[in-house]
Amino acid sequence: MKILVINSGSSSIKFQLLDMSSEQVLASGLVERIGEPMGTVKCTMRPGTEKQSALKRDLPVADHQTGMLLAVELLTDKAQGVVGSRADIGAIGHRVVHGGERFHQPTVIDSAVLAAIRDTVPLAPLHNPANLDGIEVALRLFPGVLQVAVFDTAFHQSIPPRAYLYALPYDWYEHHRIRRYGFHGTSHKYVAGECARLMGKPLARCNLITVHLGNGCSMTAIENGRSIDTTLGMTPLEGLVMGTRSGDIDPAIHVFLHRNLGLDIEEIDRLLNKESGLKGICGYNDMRDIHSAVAAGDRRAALALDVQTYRNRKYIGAFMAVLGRVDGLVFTAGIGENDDQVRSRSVQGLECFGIAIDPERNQRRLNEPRLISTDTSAVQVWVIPTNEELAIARETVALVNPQEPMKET
Ligand SMILES: Nc1ncnc2c1ncn2[C@@H]1O[C@H](COP(=O)(O)OP(=O)(O)O)[C@@H](O)[C@H]1O
Ligand SMILES: CC(=O)OP(=O)(O)O
Ligand SMILES: [Mg+2]
Repeated sequence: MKILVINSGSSSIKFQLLDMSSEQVLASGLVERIGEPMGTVKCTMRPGTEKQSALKRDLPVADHQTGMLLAVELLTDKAQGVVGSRADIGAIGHRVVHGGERFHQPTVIDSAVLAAIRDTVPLAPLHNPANLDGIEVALRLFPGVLQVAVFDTAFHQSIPPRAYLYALPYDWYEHHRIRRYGFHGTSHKYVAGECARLMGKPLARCNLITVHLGNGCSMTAIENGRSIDTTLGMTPLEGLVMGTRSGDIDPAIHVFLHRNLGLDIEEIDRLLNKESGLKGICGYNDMRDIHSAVAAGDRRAALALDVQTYRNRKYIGAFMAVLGRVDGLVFTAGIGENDDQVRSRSVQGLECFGIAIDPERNQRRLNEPRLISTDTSAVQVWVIPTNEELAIARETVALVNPQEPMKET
């Protein structure tokens, strides 16, 4: 069965088409700059094979519906396309960032589910409206095709109250559901499963710390295979230092900015989400640019790197205290998979806690899971490429064919 996976953002749609009989990626693409005067649609067909080819169109993409239609046009392209028509797509899996407290599992989308996702918009105003746009367009374009929502928050629904409750008036939780939800759950769950498999131990008996460092960054404490704490909070703003998001700050800074600088709440929200994090400190949000700047003597870039890796180390220590025994520490996502310096600095000085990485193993550049700790490190340290699309496709297939047990990773 062919599964289309859609990750719809505010100005972009990432998509992948997978053949789930072999778990092969048939096509992987991106629609960018939706709603701007000029946009792009690009798609790589049969990536990683001898038959790999690419299609790209630069043209205005007015809205998500246009974007999705253009994506389908490339997928069904007469010369290079990977499917004959829309009818060849068996089911669609959607990434949905916020599932609130209601969704503990991937869920088949119907009108009630759509309404419940709409109810969570106040909790994720930057992400969920775009996810909903993607779902609504796909429902219109693919009538009768089963569509599944896979939630970033679902894996974290096992977090106990002591870790999800903020020390705020309790009725804010009761009446407004203000609490930690956590995100990137599909990624944390996927790499945890891979790590357990590689360590040769059932996931249900593994204690892990998974560190997802991409544009958004988060860390999860996993006890016996279940998430028991994570750094992102009610929204994807808390915790680690991200590309443009602040992570932890003193909440009184909001009040200071309002009273002393006259900023209104919309502006503060924008600044903390889009102009803070690595970008706020040094002007660059891409870690590759930061390394180039450091090499050229840019002290702010060096400081940004220092602040981010210090925060990582602080949370690794905190989650070791939370878990007691840790079997594996996993780095994943764009920075976690590629950046040996960030990895080594994030565990620097933690040898006394049983974490020791081997510099030569750490520096190897391979796009595959690999152990980077020394043979005597009490905690195994792994680099494991995440694959949220494959995880979403697997969850979707499991709901389409509930009788077939899902392939465990
Ligand atoms: N070779 C690399 N070295 C260091 N950082 C990298 C490298 N490649 C990608 N990155 C970082 O990964 C980030 C994107 O991570 P990714 O997981 O793809 O993000 P997202 O899925 O959230 O868009 C980039 O902003 C960049 O900082
Ligand atoms: C929820 C979140 O932070 O997602 P992303 O990293 O894709 O922005
Ligand atoms: Mg990502």
